[in-house]
Amino acid sequence: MPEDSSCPVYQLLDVCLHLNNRPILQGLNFQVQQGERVAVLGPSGAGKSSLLRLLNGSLKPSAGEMTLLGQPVSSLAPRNIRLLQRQVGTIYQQFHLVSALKVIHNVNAGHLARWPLWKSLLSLLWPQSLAQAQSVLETVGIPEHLFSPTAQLSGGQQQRVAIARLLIQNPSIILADEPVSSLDPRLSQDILTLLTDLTVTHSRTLIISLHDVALAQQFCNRVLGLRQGQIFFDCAIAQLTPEKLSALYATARDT
Ligand SMILES: Nc1ncnc2c1ncn2[C@@H]1O[C@H](COP(=O)(O)OP(=O)(O)OP(=O)(O)O)[C@@H](O)[C@H]1O
Repeated sequence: MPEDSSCPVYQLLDVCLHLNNRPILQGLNFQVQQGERVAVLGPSGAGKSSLLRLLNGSLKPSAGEMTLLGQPVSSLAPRNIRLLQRQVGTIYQQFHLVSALKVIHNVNAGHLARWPLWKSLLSLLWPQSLAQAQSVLETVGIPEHLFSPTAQLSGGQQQRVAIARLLIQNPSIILADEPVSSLDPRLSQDILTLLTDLTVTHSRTLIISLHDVALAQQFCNRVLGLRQGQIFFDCAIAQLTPEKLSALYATARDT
């Protein structure tokens, strides 16, 4: 599928999302350009995870128009959506790894969208692409764990495995849904440093939901404030003021 490097990575025009007949996201209008690092902030239930699921194609807009790499998501055939989705890699707070498998298999899961079924099955018995898996584990700092049982790794190490899987997929867009919420402050710094390095060195785009405003200020250059399913503000990180933050997190009682 041709990609136009001059077009925005995402363009949302009046996008709404309904789930089970409930409005979850409403009237979203924004663009994201290649190479931006966008933090999504907002109170619990504001719709941050739903927005990321919309952006990775797991959910479709109920109304409005969303383009991904210049392609209109709503009107694409399922096969073309799957091709486009390969450009989007997502990591999660809970890592989404198969803990019963060894690290190599979780890393190789990054190949699944491209490998034929026979190769995926064969790899469970005789792991394929060992050198590539070893190389990405070196990049994320845990080369010694290629054959470790995933369940025996710490939370920080499991998030590194999830990032290694992402590197195998080699997406141009990285979405991260509260990727450090279950990690201690030092590990959070390490993981976000790794993620932003991988974003910057390969001109990838990063969109990351966070609860920690200081981390957003340290690692991102733009911030979307989401409140009750709507964009409350959209600004450069340097323009994020205490007043904007207080209003974003104000409870109904405060307003
Ligand atoms: N499948 C669903 N059906 C109906 N409502 C849903 C569904 N999934 C999420 N919601 C609702 O959508 C709203 C937004 O949820 P979402 O998880 O996107 O918020 P969030 O900002 O990521 O919250 P948190 O910070 O607590 O993770 C919530 O009110 C939630 O209950």
